[in-house]
Amino acid sequence: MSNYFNTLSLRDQLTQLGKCRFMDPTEFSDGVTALKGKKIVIVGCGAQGLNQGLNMRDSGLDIAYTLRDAAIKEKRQSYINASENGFTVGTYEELIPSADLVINLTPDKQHTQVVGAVMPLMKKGATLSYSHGFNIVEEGTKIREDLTVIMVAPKSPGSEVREEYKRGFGVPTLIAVHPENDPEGKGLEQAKAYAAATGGHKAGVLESSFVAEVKSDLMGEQTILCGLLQTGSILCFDKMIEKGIEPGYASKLIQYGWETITEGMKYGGITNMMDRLSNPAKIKAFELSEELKDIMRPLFQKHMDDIMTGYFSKTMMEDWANDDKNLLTWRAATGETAFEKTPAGSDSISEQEYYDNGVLMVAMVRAGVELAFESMTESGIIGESAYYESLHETPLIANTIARKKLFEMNRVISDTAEYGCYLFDHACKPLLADFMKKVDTDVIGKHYGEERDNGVDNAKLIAVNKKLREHPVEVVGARLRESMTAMKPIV
Ligand SMILES: NC(=O)C1=CN([C@@H]2O[C@H](COP(=O)(O)OP(=O)(O)OC[C@H]3O[C@@H](n4cnc5c(N)ncnc54)[C@H](OP(=O)(O)O)[C@@H]3O)[C@@H](O)[C@H]2O)C=CC1
Ligand SMILES: CC(=O)[C@](C)(O)C(=O)O
Ligand SMILES: [Mg+2]
Ligand SMILES: [Mg+2]
Repeated sequence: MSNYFNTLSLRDQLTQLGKCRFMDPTEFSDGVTALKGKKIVIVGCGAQGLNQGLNMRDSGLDIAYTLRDAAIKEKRQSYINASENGFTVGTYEELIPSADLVINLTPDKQHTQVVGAVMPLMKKGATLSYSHGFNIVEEGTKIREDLTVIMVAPKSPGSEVREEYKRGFGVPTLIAVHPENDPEGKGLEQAKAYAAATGGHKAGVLESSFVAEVKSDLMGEQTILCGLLQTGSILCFDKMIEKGIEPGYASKLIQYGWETITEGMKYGGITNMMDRLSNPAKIKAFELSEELKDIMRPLFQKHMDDIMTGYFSKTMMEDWANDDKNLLTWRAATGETAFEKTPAGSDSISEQEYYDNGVLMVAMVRAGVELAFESMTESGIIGESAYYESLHETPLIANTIARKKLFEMNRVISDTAEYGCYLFDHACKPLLADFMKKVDTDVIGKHYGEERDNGVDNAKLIAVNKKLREHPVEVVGARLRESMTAMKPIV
């Protein structure tokens, strides 16, 4: 097998990268009908598997789980996840042959082996589904011609797929039908019904492609969503400790700060997040983020380039072949950081204080979201897709850090995302070393500008506001958020 994307002509690469149609909510008026009464079997019951299955069953679909023999025999966590939630659990041989839809929610590293095991058992004309395009695009796996291949990819960690559904909302979702596998022309209707069953249609669905999803998803997760939140957590915490801020306070400000400040962004874009600062703090955050953008832009572009050429996938698959040596080493090292090892203190921190005392964190979020959006759209990914993958998903990832710091984030996201997060973190920390030397507690840990009045230069404030509001991520975001009528507050 070889990288499918690299076998395409530039014309076809651009066509598939550019496939991105925002679907009108009325297109989901049939709800789950296309899958009602169908036998749906999910392979794997982990972060996505369990949470998608719970939503789909609550939406009225017939869901069962098939796990590898060892998981059943040893009653592993995945077996417990499925059985304790009342689902039927069976072996491949027991459940796959009668399945109309087989949903592969195993780790990307396992896809070739899993698909090789389940595909021979699938009945003629069944459908195989993924939630990430890696196996089809980066590995070039070929699927039996009579099978339909679809993708329903939540732009969210598995835990928040369920949490947003329980709030009566959902998470933005990309759906796709693999052009090489749609023999009966039923793929799109099934993908729509599947997306509706997870609640995705309430947040927004893009009719996309396997190529567009995988290239944007890898970029978002490696940079703004996981990489920069990890780097920012560690650098901001270490700076506060260096400057004498009480460790418990510093830990709490970061652990819950990302969730708080990005919740403001989820509702009203970067503009609203920045507007929550005082005028002097907003100008300071703007200046810091402009500097951060200049420093980090080459790194964001390198990640995008390495994803587009397949170089990232090649290096990650070398680690797969080496028993995940790097992934496991980097995971252990993250657990040893001072931020991870310092419990959040008991200080009460008001919602506004997270903004006032976290100006640097606000600056990092603005810089990261804009850079990720710019790097993606400059490389052929369409703005709506880049928005979901950068701005909207950042608060969903931040929710995981609020639960149990970087440990929880790296546990819930995919191993693929975790690997890319560490790559970015290892490169970004030294890149920001000189920048961080100039940072003091006025922008992280203490209330910015408390000691002076709120006066600012009007011309400068007008210019800052204009720059923030006119960024393309704000323009496309305002349009997409109009359809998020069921969005509920988390903080
Ligand atoms: N995590 C996330 O938030 C997101 C993930 N995705 C995609 O969803 C897919 C699933 O990812 P995720 O939910 O993180 O995966 P997890 O690692 O959380 O869960 C994987 C599941 O697969 C099982 N599994 C592992 N190895 C094998 C194997 N060789 N054969 C059969 N089953 C196996 C595991 O059970 P056991 O080991 O007990 O057998 C576990 O139940 C991936 O394609 C990922 O890219 C997409 C969006 C977000
Ligand atoms: C949660 C999600 O969307 C990620 C980061 O892409 C993943 O876990 O792969
Ligand atoms: Mg993702
Ligand atoms: Mg991913």
